[in-house]
Amino acid sequence: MHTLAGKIQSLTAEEREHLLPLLRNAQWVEVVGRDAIYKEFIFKDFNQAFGFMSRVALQAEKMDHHPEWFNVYNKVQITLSTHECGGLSQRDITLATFIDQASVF
Ligand SMILES: C[C@H](O)[C@H](O)[C@H]1CNC2=NC(N)=NC(=O)C2=N1
Repeated sequence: MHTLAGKIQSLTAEEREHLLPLLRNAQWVEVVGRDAIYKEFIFKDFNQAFGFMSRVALQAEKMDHHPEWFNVYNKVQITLSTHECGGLSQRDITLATFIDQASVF
């Protein structure tokens, strides 16, 4: 979260203890060697995949928090981390939650 200084703080150990199991239940995985989470989405076709990416893109702009992602046809691979703090922050949790909701057609 933001501190008075406005810098985004990475998640505390307590926050991780609570939040990461929830994300794991939603098929997010922790990236080995990097403080980031990853999830792969498979859609019916490219049209659905790109519609999903469009919704996420608009939310990313609204949050000023952007995913690292790769798309081939109906598959979208997403990695979330906060560059400003070099690891996971609350913004990644918020965006991951939005992404999961946006992935359901
Ligand atoms: C200048 C701009 O506000 C910053 O670069 C924002 C944009 N989107 C971002 N996205 C992510 N994932 N991490 C950031 O630190 C970040 N910072």
